[in-house]
Amino acid sequence: MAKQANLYSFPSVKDNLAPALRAYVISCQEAGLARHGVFKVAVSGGSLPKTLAQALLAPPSGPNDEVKWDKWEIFFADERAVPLDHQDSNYFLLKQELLDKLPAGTGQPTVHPIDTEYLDDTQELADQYEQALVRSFASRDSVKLPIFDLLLLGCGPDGHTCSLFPGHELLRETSAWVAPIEDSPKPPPKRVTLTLPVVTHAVRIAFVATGGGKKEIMKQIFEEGAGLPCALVNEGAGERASWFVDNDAVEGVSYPRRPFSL
Ligand SMILES: O=C1O[C@H](COP(=O)(O)O)[C@@H](O)[C@H](O)[C@H]1O
Repeated sequence: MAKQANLYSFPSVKDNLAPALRAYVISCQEAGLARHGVFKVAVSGGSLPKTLAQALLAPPSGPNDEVKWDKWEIFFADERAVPLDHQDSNYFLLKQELLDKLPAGTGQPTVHPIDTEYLDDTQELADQYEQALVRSFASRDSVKLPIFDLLLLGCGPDGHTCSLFPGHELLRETSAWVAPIEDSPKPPPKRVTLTLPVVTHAVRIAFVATGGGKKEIMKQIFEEGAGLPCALVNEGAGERASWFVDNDAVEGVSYPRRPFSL
């Protein structure tokens, strides 16, 4: 039987989840660097950047605990069609929570925001972002899908991830790497998102979900599946998907937790 997604649950975000997430990200970083000399990662917005900052801005505990920022290439798993300094922008959020707080003297990551010249045309916005992936991952002709070293994803209270929403036709997209959405049920309505095949083909996928507000949807994802976007990622990625959650988010959820180890 195919191995299933890993569920790691921790009593405290700051004291347990964040250090484990850091260790996981660094191990993915080292694997990416060994593979191709860079670390290609895509990140979500929402509550994720804050937890990510807790994990990655902590001082290193030793020589094997270094975040090699200058080797990171950061893409966005989804983005809202708004200017980069807008409160709704996932780029703005990541910048505020993490990028602006990198310690002085640290090498800077290469960050790939959307091209805001195309905000009025979400199809073009998505196509342009796909072209950024093509440039980074080599041509679309030679690469069937971009394979990220790591995706760092959130899970909305309705089971959405990236801007892939429950029941939406975008879940059936098989060709595009990046797709537009103009009717997101969560505002703002206009966005672009990585598609499901790109998400499920990443080398590693880490979901972060915290707080009691997520427990009902976590039950549905892990006990029923029910075609929810997060469950589809679990099904497609199997053991390559790992969930970093606090105990509140999975209270009462029947699914085997694993002790965290690399
Ligand atoms: O709209 C979005 O929501 C999801 C989930 O957000 P959260 O606050 O519940 O963690 C997020 O992952 C996505 O990037 C964002 O655009």
